[in-house]
Amino acid sequence: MEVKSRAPGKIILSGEHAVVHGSTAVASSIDLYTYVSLRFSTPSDDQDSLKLQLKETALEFSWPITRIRASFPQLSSTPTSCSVENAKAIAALVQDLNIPEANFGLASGVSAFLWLYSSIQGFKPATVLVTSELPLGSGLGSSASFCVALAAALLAYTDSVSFHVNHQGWLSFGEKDLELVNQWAFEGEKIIHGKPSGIDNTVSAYGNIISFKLGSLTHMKSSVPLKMLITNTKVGRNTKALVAGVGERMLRHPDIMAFVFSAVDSLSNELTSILKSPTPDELSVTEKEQKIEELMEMNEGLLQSMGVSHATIQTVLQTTLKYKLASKLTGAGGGGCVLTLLPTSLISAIRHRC
Ligand SMILES: Nc1ncnc2c1ncn2[C@@H]1O[C@H](COP(=O)(O)OP(=O)(O)O)[C@@H](O)[C@H]1O
Ligand SMILES: C[C@@](O)(CCOP(=O)(O)O)CC(=O)O
Ligand SMILES: [Mg+2]
Repeated sequence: MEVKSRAPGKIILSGEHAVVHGSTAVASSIDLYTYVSLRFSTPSDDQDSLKLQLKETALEFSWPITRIRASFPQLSSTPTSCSVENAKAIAALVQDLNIPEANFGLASGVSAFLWLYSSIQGFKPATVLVTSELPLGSGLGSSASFCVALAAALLAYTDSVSFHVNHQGWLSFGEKDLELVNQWAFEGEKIIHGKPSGIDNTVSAYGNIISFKLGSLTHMKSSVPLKMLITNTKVGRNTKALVAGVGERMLRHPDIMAFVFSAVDSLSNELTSILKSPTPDELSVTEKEQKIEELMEMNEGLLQSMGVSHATIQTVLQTTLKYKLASKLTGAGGGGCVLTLLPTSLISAIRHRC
């Protein structure tokens, strides 16, 4: 028997990094997914190992089940953070893989996999295939969608969860089970990010647009048809290091950074109310878009003061500004992706010309 799951990536419209320090942030899922296929071995497979296949990099990792069992003498089946001892055991299991240097960033994803698999499924031989439409390490939440899709596939084989068929024909988790998926995914994100806020796994698990603060989410339905251009600077970076860098700046300048985070909180709250308020006519869509553009510019300035911009991000900002378009980095920054709001008037003008 095989189970297949998928979970979307995301864009952060406002509040990245500050959300780690308790500010509100607003995020939306996007139509790019990570897919996980899980197949337990049958006696005829004669396989006594756990295999992880990563399609994009054509890498395959394998561990004898006896080795995994010996590495984790005691595991809890409820969402639990990886202890220092278990982290050491995982590091040893990952070290032996000799991951090629060019793909070394995958080590944290493989570690999260080992933690989620062993905790949720224990010591059963299986093959897990992961495919992703998301660029890894680019600010579009590949780490969270990987953890959510993985947790969903692993939990689907347990007795405690129930499903319904959603409008796209996928089996969908009920609210309580989705919460369990989200909690496990958060534990995976902790291994990859160090100190995640939980916004990425939450928006990936629940979809649509959410506003998020201190671990709790508010679902939103935007009254503005937001169209965002996503530009990938293709400069690789690592969320864990960037989050740690902001934390260090916070320690060096606590008073200043508290003001910065508080400004981001107000900004995200303003964005939330703009997105939520009813839009009666075309003019108010334009007015709302102008306000959102201004908030994006202000958020970008605040992100620069957190030290997470990059020369390539600045180039995208200057390029889009030439066309009077507002942009901001999305996700952890330091490279990665930049969002540019494409106003309705521009989309209509392009459609008219075509
Ligand atoms: N499909 C995947 N397979 C294995 N690891 C993955 C996958 N997607 C994400 N990861 C892990 O997440 C890391 C990227 O996460 P991160 O630095 O948070 O950037 P982002 O979440 O913006 O893509 C990768 O280096 C890898 O360790
Ligand atoms: C920087 C941060 O706010 C978002 C990171 O997103 P990403 O991993 O760059 O897609 C960190 C977090 O909220 O956990
Ligand atoms: Mg991430």
